[in-house]
Amino acid sequence: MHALSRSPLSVQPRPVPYDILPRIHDPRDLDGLTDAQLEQLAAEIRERLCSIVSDRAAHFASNLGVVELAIALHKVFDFKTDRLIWDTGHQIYPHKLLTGRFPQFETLRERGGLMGYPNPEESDYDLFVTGHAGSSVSTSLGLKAGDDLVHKGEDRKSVAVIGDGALPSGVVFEAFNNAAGLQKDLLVILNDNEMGICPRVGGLASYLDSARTAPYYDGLKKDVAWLLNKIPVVGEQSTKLLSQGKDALKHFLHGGMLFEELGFRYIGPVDGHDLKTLTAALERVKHVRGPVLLHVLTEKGHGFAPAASDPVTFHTPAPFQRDDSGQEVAEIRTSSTKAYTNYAADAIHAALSRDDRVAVMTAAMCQGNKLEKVRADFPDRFFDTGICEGHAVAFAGGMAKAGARPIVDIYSTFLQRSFDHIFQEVALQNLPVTFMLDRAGLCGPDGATHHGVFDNSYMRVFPNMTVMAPGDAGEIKAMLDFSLQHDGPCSLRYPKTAAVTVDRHAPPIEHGKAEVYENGPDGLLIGCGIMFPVAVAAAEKLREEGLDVTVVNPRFIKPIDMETLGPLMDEAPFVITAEENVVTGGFGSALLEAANARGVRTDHVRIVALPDEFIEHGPRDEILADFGLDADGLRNTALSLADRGVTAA
Ligand SMILES: Cc1ncc(C[n+]2csc(CCOP(=O)(O)OP(=O)(O)O)c2C)c(N)n1
Ligand SMILES: CC(=O)[C@@H](O)[C@H](O)COP(=O)(O)O
Ligand SMILES: [Mg+2]
Repeated sequence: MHALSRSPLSVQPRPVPYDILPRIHDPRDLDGLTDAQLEQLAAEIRERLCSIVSDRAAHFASNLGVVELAIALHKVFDFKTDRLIWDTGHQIYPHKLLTGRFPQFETLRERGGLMGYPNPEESDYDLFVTGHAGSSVSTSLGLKAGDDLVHKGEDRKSVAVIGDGALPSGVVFEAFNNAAGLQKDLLVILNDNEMGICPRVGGLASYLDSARTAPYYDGLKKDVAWLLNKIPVVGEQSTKLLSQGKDALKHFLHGGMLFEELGFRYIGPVDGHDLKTLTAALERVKHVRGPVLLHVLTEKGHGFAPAASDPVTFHTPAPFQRDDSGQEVAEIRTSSTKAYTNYAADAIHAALSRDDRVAVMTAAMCQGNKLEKVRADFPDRFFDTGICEGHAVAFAGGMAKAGARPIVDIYSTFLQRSFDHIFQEVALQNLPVTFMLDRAGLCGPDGATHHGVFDNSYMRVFPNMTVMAPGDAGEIKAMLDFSLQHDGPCSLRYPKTAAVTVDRHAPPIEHGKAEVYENGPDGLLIGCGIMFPVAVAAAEKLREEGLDVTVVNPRFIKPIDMETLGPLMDEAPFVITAEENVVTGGFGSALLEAANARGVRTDHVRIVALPDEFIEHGPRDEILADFGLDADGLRNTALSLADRGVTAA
């Protein structure tokens, strides 16, 4: 039920008044349209994007920017057999609208509805479920190599569309290197909108800044005469350049030299909002042999002025209303509730204020990590690596070796990219790097690619690592401060939701020490991390049923406090562990391993966790409740283990 599933959609679409868009059931329906109709179609797609985000949070500015590109691609190629990968996949909405999903679009990012990312279960035009950046060039190259093996003689095209934010990911250059070596026919379209979620950073950003303004260059035209005609200088300078050779001349003439030197033919830059130009450029590269990079300039938020002028806010805006002109934002409904991420950012700010050895790194998620104030106040100790999580971790290892105290602030799901660097550059060296895993747990409408539900399992496998889960908002700062004075790597995790504080006198954080919140003889509830307040609420419900249970906030997933937990487990009639992580290898597993090693009884332990499945998108609270990870669910599990039968909550 919770695996990614092809319809039936459980949410009914609402009809909306459009003219051309409803008639596009398949990209081939574009074939009969005039230029004017295609322009009209682009406007209708933009209207549809504007209306969908007025009632739900969804990726917006990136999608507004690729409307013409999506139309041109589907016009020129036939992706029934040709291959198309949108890097990351957050800009997939126009593609969805052009590939038969207009009728279901109202269900986007709702539970049971369309995913906000590519999903092969929805359409044969989506090849991979993605949401993580940077892998498009590799998979497109793999598709081409696979097609050459399996579909011999068919000459299927393979196209990757990659943003300038995703471009610096190391894996992209691994793929470039491989593609040039293989000399496969591969079209990489660089969608350059001068932005990631935040403004792009680093050396490649500066390179692209100059490439944008360079004159148009066509790497398919190799004759020097053509190049000479493009020379914007005369006389001595051009003679000098010519005497230095063809490469010096080309470098002067165009911005794509880097890609040409990597073995790609470079064409561009071209205007990504001019449908005719784009279509002509794609027609031109369609039959070219070998790897080609087409540099397309777009504007993030194009066509909706507020989004174009503030693409950071409008990357995934909260629902908002347009005014009568259809352009201005009348209201953005933002939440005033403090999220766990705010507590984390405040704790990081305080740590940097206190100790000038402390530094923080984010991998292109300054806004999501709410680190803007840290960036402004500590520019020398704030590092945005771009979408380069592996590098960020190895970089932190280097800083720690030099005596600094780096904090790696990365979403749980994206830190998966760094697994080997956590192992080699941090854990193996026993270096004091602190990992703050934001968005740990279910991520709601982003779905399977973004749920951070594996880190309790993957962080605890390495020796030397201390793995923590704050039981409430207050423990984020306490654990960060503990970690910064601990001699070795530490991690702590917190979810994407409003913060909860459990009112109590919490004991200080001590390495490997759990907190016993309350004692009762009738059972033991161990609520790991965010499940601690849920266990407290469940215990309250159980009291109404006449059961007094012990509630523990374990704080540490590694090392596990068996000194405290062992005797409690031996005495309790039943034990429930609860965690917002997959059941495989998480806190519950760790407890069973530790209990087994110590000869502590385990036959009465029930692990309540997320299943060993990929979980679809949907409201976090609903999905947690489905898996018994809410107060009623824990109460019911306890009642059934206590042999009391479950009554309606
Ligand atoms: C591995 C990974 N890290 C971080 C992210 C979060 N993220 C999603 S989109 C994005 C910016 C992408 O910029 P770009 O590729 O230029 O696309 P644009 O939105 O500008 O079209 C980031 C950082 C991600 N999806 N995957
Ligand atoms: C595409 C992508 O990965 C991000 O845009 C992601 O959706 C951000 O999630 P948050 O809204 O939780 O920061
Ligand atoms: Mg971009």
